[in-house]
Amino acid sequence: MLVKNTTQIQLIGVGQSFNNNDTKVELFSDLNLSIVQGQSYAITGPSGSGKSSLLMLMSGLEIPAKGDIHCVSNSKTGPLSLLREDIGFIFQQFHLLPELTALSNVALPLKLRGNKNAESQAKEYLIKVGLGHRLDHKPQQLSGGEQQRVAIARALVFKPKFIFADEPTGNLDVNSAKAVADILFSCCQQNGAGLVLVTHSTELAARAEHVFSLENEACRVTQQLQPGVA
Ligand SMILES: Nc1ncnc2c1ncn2[C@@H]1O[C@H](COP(=O)(O)OP(=O)(O)OP(=O)(O)O)[C@@H](O)[C@H]1O
Repeated sequence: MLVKNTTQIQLIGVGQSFNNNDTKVELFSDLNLSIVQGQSYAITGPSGSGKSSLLMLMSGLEIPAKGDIHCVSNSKTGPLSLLREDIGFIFQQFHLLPELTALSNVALPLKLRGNKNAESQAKEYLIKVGLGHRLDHKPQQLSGGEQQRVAIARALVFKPKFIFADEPTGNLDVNSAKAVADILFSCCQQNGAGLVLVTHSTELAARAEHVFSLENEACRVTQQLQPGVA
């Protein structure tokens, strides 16, 4: 169900290709997709099929070779750049700042937005991801799963409308991957954020409400019958 005033990202006739050493690599040529705030999406497909490239396009980090990507909010259509402040990212390698504590890493996006309560809100999010006892630890003092939970808190703390995650559990053992996925899906659900994740894991993809499967230079869109959101 589409909730009133939700924002959408729409891709219309989108194609992406690269010229690498005189060889044209065509990833996809005519994608028509919508990403709706509050819903969850997995991008799957074989290695090299263009999953990360599609994520980059949807989040506005790259521009398509062909087609149009825009956002629709309050029935008004505008450029994707309008969402720049409303997008959070999570990467396989965490990308935390090594010199900063967990608390300072999570507070940073709030401070950059001029928020006077940055540290107390960051603390609240670290407690939410189960790291209230690790506020003063630096990334290298935390396990991979703990670092990814810090990255989730950092991505969600400023309440973005969309979260884009590239292989968010790809570096983690089975138990940590499940714990991180539980937290990621439940935090996005609580915040009403749209979640788009790239994954090779069929278990993780099965938890999303919709799957974009990049196979044979096409994109098959599947709506899962029973959303497995934790
Ligand atoms: N910035 C770029 N410049 C040139 N070529 C690129 C660029 N980004 C991606 N490619 C090409 O697109 C192909 C697909 O890359 P992409 O990372 O999107 O695939 P993927 O499905 O995410 O792969 P994997 O599962 O192995 O991470 C690559 O093989 C590469 O040839």
